[in-house]
Amino acid sequence: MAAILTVDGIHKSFGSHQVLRKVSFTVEPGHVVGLVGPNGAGKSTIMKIVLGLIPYDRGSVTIDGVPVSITSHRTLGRVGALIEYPGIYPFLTGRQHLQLFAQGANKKQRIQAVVHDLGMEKFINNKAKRYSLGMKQKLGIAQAFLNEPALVILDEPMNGLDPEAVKQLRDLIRAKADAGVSFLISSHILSELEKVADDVLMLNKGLIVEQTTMHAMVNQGAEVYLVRTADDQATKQALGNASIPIMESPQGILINHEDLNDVLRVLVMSNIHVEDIAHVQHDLESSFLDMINSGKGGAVDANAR
Ligand SMILES: Nc1ncnc2c1ncn2[C@@H]1O[C@H](COP(=O)(O)OP(=O)(O)OP(=O)(O)O)[C@@H](O)[C@H]1O
Repeated sequence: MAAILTVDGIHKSFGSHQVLRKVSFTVEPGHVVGLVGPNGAGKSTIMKIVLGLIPYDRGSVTIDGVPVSITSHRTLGRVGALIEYPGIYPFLTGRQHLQLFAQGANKKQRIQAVVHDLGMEKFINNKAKRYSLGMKQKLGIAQAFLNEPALVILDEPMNGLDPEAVKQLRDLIRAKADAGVSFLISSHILSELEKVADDVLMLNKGLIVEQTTMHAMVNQGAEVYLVRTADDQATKQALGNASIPIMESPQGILINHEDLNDVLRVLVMSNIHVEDIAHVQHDLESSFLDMINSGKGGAVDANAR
């Protein structure tokens, strides 16, 4: 099936500051794509470009095959978005906001549905000036979902939400994705997207440094064991002699899952007493930091200029 969103070779500078370098990716129908990167990586800039809100220097953006730019917004009627802060009118109620933004048939039913899906019943008839940060965030998310878009773009949607609201939002995103809606969702916390994203784009300093599935990302971090022995020095030497790769950590020696049998064989044959072998919980944030710190993130791709 053709991608709903195609971003191809986007470059963007603010004055002399280049903030995006040759950014390319696609969002397929029914897929949830997580855009992850540290503060200032360029996530919001990508989203604003996709929404035709700011110009870009080079490359192309198409939604449903139709180009999007600051002067071409034709397909944006199929897109729902929450970028940075939700636009709130303090003297309107939440429901009045939704009535204002609803378009097309069955407005009342659609408003009811989104209010229910996001658990907004208790405050939807109060004026927005009395809303907490999380309530405002929910109202912004509700607006993004309201007109049954084919593509939803959410910039840091978990900001300000309590754990119950995060779960409601995750469930809603997954249900909509199963029904064919596509998502581009940013976060600076990779684990926030763990349960919801199908694909992950890692952005650092304006470059996409990794593009993978969330499944591969989670498993990449999961395949590690921590080995504790009576003699770490002898262990390192024996495994080194057997050409088995190890990583050292403050907790002990880390080995890859696929080397476990070989490691045990070598340690037994070397008479090294094994005290403990533990499966190390995957840690998405450290995989992310490793990626960022590996040099990939800071380097300017030679082809990117
Ligand atoms: N209007 C602007 N003028 C000048 N520089 C800008 C502008 N908007 C963004 N930038 C710069 O572009 C870079 C990317 O910003 P962007 O907001 O896209 O990052 P981000 O990944 O969304 O960060 P955060 O997680 O903090 O929201 C930053 O260095 C930022 O200072």
